[in-house]
Amino acid sequence: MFPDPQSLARALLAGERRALARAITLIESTRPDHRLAAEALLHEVLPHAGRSIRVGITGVPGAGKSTFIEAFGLNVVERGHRLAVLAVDPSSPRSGGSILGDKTRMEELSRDQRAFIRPSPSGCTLGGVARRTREAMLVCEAAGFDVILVETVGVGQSETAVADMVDLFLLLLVPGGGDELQGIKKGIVELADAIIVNKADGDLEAAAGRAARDYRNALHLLTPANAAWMVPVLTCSALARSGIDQVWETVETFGQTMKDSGRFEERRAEQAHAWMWSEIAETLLQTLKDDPSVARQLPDLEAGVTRGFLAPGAAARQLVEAFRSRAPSSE
Ligand SMILES: Nc1nc2c(ncn2[C@@H]2O[C@H](COP(=O)(O)OP(=O)(O)OP(=O)(O)O)[C@@H](O)[C@H]2O)c(=O)[nH]1
Repeated sequence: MFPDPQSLARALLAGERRALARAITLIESTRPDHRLAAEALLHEVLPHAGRSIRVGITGVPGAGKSTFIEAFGLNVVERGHRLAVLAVDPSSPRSGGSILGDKTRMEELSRDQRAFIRPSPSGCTLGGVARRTREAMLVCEAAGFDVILVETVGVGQSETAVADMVDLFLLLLVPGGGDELQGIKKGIVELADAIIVNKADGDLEAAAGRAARDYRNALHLLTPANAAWMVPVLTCSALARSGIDQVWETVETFGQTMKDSGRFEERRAEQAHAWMWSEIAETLLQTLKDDPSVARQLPDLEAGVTRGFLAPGAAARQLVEAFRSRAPSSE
């Protein structure tokens, strides 16, 4: 049972941790009545959201993301911030292999009262997972968390989804290979506002320095996504917790640079606008799929398309027509 959205919002704004966890559970619920309550809750808290820096992070497998988030997170809370760590991982259900599902990998941070760690919601589509993470971000902000870290495991389009909901995006890499940006999808590099070469310690320290130089050179060949920002390449050791200050300073400098140019607010406005449209697309599509007359025609039309005797465009138009002609009577 959930308390009513107004009481939940009050408890949330008062900083009650339990209220935050419940609010996110409510947001993640797919029950229609819960969805309405979640919307009411978001309406209450929205004026108190947004006062944060939203940081996305991705990395190649084994780059040390969990170790890095732990080191970075502890550094940030020691500075007096409150940090929420969220995840977009459509590949694994909550109980599965989600990076944040296993909090023992971030043992110190997960015990810290100044931090809040929430695994990826389980959901079938990336869109659904992304929507819930965005909403979770807003309630975390309303609860007073001023640094939001959204991590993604780098499956399919999840990086783009995360980049579209954060202020800056970090890409975590490892030394070795000496193969410049090989093996990393170019599109992901282009999303990055800062590149961090982790594991710059012990035997790997020199290699990390070399890798950073290689990445810097490779970046020159790419068109910068942002004219006001040169993507820096840093090195750090999440294990030895060195170089982490520089990562945080980069986050702060980026935030300030974007605010000074007006780009920070502009980008958030664009993101909110795009989010609205993706909600429209998702809601419309679901409404269409749920429509009985569409459902009746769908199997035949799908069969026609897959067997190649019906053009996909014509099938789509027929379905939309069926939906439109039914819509008024269902009001
Ligand atoms: N030498 C060194 N090893 C590190 C560092 N950070 C992480 N590692 C090691 O790298 C391995 C992977 O670290 P994780 O933090 O689990 O990495 P991850 O990217 O979350 O792992 P995936 O599950 O593969 O995504 C572990 O054995 C870590 O101990 C570092 O700064 N230096």
